[in-house]
Amino acid sequence: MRMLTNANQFRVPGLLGKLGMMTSIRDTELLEQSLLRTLGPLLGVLDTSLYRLDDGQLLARVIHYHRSKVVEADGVARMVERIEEIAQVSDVQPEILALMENVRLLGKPCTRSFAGDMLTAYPLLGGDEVLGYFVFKRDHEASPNEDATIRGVLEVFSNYYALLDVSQRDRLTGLLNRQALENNFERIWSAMARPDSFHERADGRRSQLSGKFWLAVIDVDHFKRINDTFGHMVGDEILLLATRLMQATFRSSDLLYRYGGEEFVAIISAENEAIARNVFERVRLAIEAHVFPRIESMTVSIGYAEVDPEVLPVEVLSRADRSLYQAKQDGRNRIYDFHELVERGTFASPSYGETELF
Ligand SMILES: Nc1nc2c(ncn2[C@@H]2O[C@H](COP(=O)(O)OP(=O)(O)OP(=O)(O)O)[C@@H](O)[C@H]2O)c(=O)[nH]1
Repeated sequence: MRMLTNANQFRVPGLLGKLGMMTSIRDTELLEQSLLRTLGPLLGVLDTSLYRLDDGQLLARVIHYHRSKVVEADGVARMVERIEEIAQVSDVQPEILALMENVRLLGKPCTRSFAGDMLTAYPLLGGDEVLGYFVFKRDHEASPNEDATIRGVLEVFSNYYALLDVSQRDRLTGLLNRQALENNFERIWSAMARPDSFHERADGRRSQLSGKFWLAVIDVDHFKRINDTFGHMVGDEILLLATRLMQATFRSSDLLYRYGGEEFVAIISAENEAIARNVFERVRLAIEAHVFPRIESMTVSIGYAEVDPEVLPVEVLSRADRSLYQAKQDGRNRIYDFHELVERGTFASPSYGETELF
């Protein structure tokens, strides 16, 4: 009994340190990984998982954290850890799905036996909503002390996650903002080198996608005139409508950011240039065909470039932006691909200096 008290006293500064580290992170996905890194060792378990739901309460992402002991050549044993993000959420075992469903229905943690162990799931709460589940496997249930610790850490995580999420979103449209794009460039680029990490929802589930990626800058034409003629409130409403039209046209796996005032950045997956053009053309047409309140019609210009994971993100962005500028110069309401403009001789071929690795 005495030993337990001492162990708990010893653990408090460790836990505070881990919470401090967790809340120093500025990226929502790294924060999710950090939660597993915090709770796994704290509970003394080797496997912990996080199941994230999207806005539609569908399973969107699964992250597994695994620790194991490795004896190295010098005979010294070390703990190594591995974080794995699963794109194929359709592979989640039915027992785990059933456990999470019980947690959702009861609004509290649940435990069940699973493959000779106890499987415990805690809800991640955002207000009254379940945002996901923290799951761990062990041969016994959580003690009252551990239960209080897990609940406390999950509460800190959820509150901090909500704060981060707000700072990465544009208030008018709810889209991710420029800061989020810039913060996430490196992670997006490395994910692109692993095509299985981007997935598409079909029948409520997500499946693997492969292929190339394209970055587009989409800019409303003559938006200043709209503001000047009808005022900023109408301008805001038009931007919101244009956002909803774009969201409805893109797939859920495509990424859409509000980059600046009337400027948006989209990153999409497409097998080839013709398919990418087709996607952007659909966006242009959807906006051109829409009857907007007051202004009636509006158009957008689009410049895009292929994402090459070996080319700096800022360079890809600049290629798309230069192509957009050219589309504006040539009369607006049109789409230009950077390579098309290079082939046409409008732009010089990219030099080797631009293709450095980051
Ligand atoms: N209503 C509203 N206007 C905004 C917002 N952000 C930027 N703007 C306005 O968007 C306008 C953009 O003007 P410009 O950059 O000259 O571009 P444009 O008039 O669209 O012309 P082109 O891009 O050349 O077709 C400016 O008047 C900004 O004040 C916003 O959040 N709401």
